[in-house]
Amino acid sequence: MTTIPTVELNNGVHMPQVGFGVFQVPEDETTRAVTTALEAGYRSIDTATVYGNEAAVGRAIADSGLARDELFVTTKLWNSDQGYDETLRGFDKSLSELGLEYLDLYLIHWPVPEADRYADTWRALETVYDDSRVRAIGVSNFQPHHLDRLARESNIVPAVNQVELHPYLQQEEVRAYHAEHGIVTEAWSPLAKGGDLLAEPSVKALADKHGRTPAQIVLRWHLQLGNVVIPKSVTPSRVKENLDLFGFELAGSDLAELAKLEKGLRTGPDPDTFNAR
Ligand SMILES: NC(=O)C1=CN([C@@H]2O[C@H](COP(=O)(O)OP(=O)(O)OC[C@H]3O[C@@H](n4cnc5c(N)ncnc54)[C@H](OP(=O)(O)O)[C@@H]3O)[C@@H](O)[C@H]2O)C=CC1
Ligand SMILES: O=C(O)C(=O)[C@@H](O)[C@H](O)C(=O)CO
Repeated sequence: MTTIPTVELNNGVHMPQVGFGVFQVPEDETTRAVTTALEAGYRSIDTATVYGNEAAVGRAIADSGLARDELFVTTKLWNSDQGYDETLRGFDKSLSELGLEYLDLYLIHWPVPEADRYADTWRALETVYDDSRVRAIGVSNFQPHHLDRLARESNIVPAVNQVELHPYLQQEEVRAYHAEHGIVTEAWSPLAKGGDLLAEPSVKALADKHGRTPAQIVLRWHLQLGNVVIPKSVTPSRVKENLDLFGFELAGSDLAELAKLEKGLRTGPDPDTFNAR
């Protein structure tokens, strides 16, 4: 079985560098997909309240027979549940859906600037952390200016910021902020949703050079940058492929080729204007 490297978070907790994402996996397919991932060797699962599949993730975990401390489970508070009291309730609901006693990582899903409640929401995450109901707390889709505000108004530095990141959107400024403040960068849509990026001539050329697939080249690029990745797939062969990243290394010149793909392309919403609730 593959040994997955971990990154150390700012509170000493270790998080697997490769996890399995379940966005847009329908509830009735999620248990099977997560079971496939756990059998392939994944130990970290990324879900969210808004995905509507926390209970199905929980069933796969319960059925796996794996010890709880072998797993790393992340979920995220949805935008409509922001606010101190609402967050405490949202956290309880997620734990109950997942059928777990504690979470490994709990994230604020989006800053939602219009609501202006993310600082209060963060204080509720600090409360559940202080109560030892979650091993680490973090955010998602926060820009440096959102993180600056948390730093001014709260006590705990987020352990993780989960942001859209792939060779088309390399997030240099966000990654530099994270490096300076000890925040782990977690890349969502690490394959840019598996579309054009995997057909890029330079990605295909590197795949040929290393005898790997385009997806493995992109995921390996992330790992060498120090990112945590959470690729999603409901295709069992791809689930395995996306974890088979440790028998090769990209050269500096390979990384430089991939860096040329930057084009500021978001496949998802812009955190400064996304206010859905
Ligand atoms: N915090 C946030 O706001 C967000 C978080 N996320 C998280 O990030 C995770 C991953 O992001 P996601 O948007 O799903 O996108 P990904 O970049 O992981 O791409 C998933 C797509 O790529 C395809 N794919 C997967 N592996 C391969 C492969 N080896 N070769 C070719 N195609 C492949 C999948 O197809 P198929 O399944 O058919 O195999 C699917 O269509 C999500 O599941 C979620 O957990 C995502 C969006 C926003
Ligand atoms: O997948 C997620 O985690 C998201 O937050 C996104 O799906 C987001 O809600 C979106 O893309 C809405 O259009």
